[in-house]
Amino acid sequence: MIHSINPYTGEKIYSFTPLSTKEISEKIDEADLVQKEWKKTSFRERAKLMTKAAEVLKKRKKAYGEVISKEMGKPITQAIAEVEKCAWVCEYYAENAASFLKDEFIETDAQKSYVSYNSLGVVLAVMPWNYPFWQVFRFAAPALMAGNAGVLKHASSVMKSANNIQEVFEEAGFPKGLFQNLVIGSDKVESVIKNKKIKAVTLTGSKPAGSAVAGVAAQEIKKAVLELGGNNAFIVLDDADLEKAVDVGVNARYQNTGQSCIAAKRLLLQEDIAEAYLEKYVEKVKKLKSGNPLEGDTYIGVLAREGLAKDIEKQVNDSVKMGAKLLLGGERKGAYYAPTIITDVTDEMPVFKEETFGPVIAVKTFKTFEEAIEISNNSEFGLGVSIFSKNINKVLENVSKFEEGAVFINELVKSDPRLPFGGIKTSGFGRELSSFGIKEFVNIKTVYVK
Ligand SMILES: O=CCCC(=O)O
Repeated sequence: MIHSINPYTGEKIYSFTPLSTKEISEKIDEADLVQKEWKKTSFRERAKLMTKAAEVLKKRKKAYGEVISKEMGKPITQAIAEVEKCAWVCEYYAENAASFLKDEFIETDAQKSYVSYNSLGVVLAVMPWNYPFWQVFRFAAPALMAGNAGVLKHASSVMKSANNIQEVFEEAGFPKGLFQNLVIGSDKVESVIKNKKIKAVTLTGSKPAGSAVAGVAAQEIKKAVLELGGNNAFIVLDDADLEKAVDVGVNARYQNTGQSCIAAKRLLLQEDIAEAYLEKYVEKVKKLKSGNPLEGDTYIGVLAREGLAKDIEKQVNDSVKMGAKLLLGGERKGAYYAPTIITDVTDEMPVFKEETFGPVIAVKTFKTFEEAIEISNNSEFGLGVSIFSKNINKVLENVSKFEEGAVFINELVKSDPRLPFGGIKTSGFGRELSSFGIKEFVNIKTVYVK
C-alpha cells in the first residue's frame, strides 16, 4: 500500500493500492489512444478546457489546499496560493499556446520553408512533494495544450493531491485518460519510461532521482527535462535597500518552510552592511510564526517527513562541529525544524556545500562584488541567484558572469508562467514555463517546399 501520513500529527490519512503491472500498461495504452485523437483538436478547443481547469482549481482551492497541507505540512495560506498559481498557469497557456506553437516561416532557397510544432505523444512526469500541485501543473498545462497526453508518477507521500489533479482535468472536461495519475512507487518508473508508448519524461526532484531517470531515458533515446536541486545565493551589496533586502530575503529562504529548489540557501553579505543586515534579519526570522499548518497565521509548518528534519539537523550539527556558529534555531521536534541562521561558514561545510531543504540559512561575508560572484558560482548547482543593489546597471554588467539559470535583481528567485524556469550544472537541463517550456515536448518539424 501507499500511504499519506500527516507530518504534523503523524497520523495515517490516506491509503492507496498500487497499480499492478497490467494496470499500468493499460493506463498507458489508454493515454496513447486518447492522445491520437487529442492531437487533432484545435488550440481553441484545448484552450476552452484549460480555462475550465483553471475555474475548477479556483473553485476548489480551499479543499485542495487543505489536502496539500495535511499531506506535506505546508501552511494552509501557502497551499491555497499554490493552487491559485496553478489556475494562472492554465489560463496563461490557454491564452498563449496557439501563438507559441504557430508555424514559423523562414526564408531560404525553397519556395516555402517553415517550422511546424507537433505533439510528441504520452509524456511521463515524475514529480516531487514540495509543491504537490504547482510542479505538476507547470508541466501539464503546456504539455496538454501542445497536444500531448500526460501520465504522472507523483511522490508517494502526496497521492491524494495527485488524484485531485487528475480530477481537475476530468472535471474540466478533458477526454478521460488524457491526464492520469499512476498510483505507483519509484520502483516502477524505469519500466514506465521503457514502455514504447511513453515518448518523453520530465522530472523535478533530487540529483540522484534525475540521474537515474535521465539514464534510462538516454538508453531508450527519449527526451528528458530535469529540474533538480539548487543552492541559490542571496547577495546583498552595501548600496542595497536594506529593509527591502531583509523582507524579501526572509521570504526567499523560509517560505514553504524552506523546502524549495529556488530558495535562497546561502546569504552573502558585503562586509560593511553585514552586521546591520543580520540584526534586522534575525529579528524578522524570530517573528515568523511556527505552528499547525492548517491554521491561517502559521508561516512555518513542518517538514514533509520527520526523516527530512533529521537530515537537515545532521547538516547543521556537522557544520557546527566544523566550526560554524548557530545564531538562531538549530532545534528539532519530530518533523519540525526551527528557523535557523548559521554564521562563520566555510566552503566545505554541509550547510554551504550541500542543498539544505528546510528552514536553514548559511551566512558568509564578502569584500567585493567580484568575490560575491565567485562565492555564488562555487557550487555544483546553477539554478538561480538574487542580488540586491541600488546600482542596477553595475549588476546588469555582471549578469553573464553568474553560472545560473536565473538572475533576479532586487527580488527573490521565483517561477512565473511568463518566464523560462530551469537550471544549469547539476540543477538540470531544459526549461519549463513560457514559450520555452511548451517547446520541450514537441516535434520541431522542418517543412521545405521546393
Ligand atoms: O522547488 C522548486 C519550485 C519552486 C517554484 O516554482 O516556486
